Amino acid sequence: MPSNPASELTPSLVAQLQHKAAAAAQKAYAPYSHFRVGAALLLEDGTIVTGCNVENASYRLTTCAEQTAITSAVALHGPAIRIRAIAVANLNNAASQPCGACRQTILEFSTPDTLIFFPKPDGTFDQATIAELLPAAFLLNK
Ligand SMILES: O=c1ccn([C@H]2C[C@H](O)[C@@H](CO)O2)c(=O)[nH]1
Ligand SMILES: [Zn+2]
Repeated sequence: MPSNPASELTPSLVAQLQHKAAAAAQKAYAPYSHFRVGAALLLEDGTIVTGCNVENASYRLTTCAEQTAITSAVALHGPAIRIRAIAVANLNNAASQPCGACRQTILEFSTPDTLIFFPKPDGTFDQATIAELLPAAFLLNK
């Protein structure tokens, strides 16, 4: 059952997404960087799916929070998911815009106006569309 229609990205829904992203960050596995990140995806049907970063002793095998959230969303809801909005949070009082790899992964399941909310160093949040974060992106015709 959808919790909220896709068209209503209200301030309270954005706040709920940010809260869930911060809660997800509590689950992060980050013994190497100690940088704990959470992401909450709002899908077009109103469903919210979260993820956290999962590090590895072989550092480059680390998975970002945004990517674990998207992997979970596909596993739970199937390949047709579309992301309406994403909130990113960290428990380190730092800025955390999605990295380049995450931007490409987000794009795969986005519409041009998918909105991403991410923390700035001053504790406030910035927002940008995926098209703004990843201009001239790599695409294949499907
Ligand atoms: O977009 C990003 C960038 C980094 N991290 C994580 C990966 C790593 O565990 C830690 C430090 O880079 O932050 C994310 O979760 N998302
Ligand atoms: Zn990333």
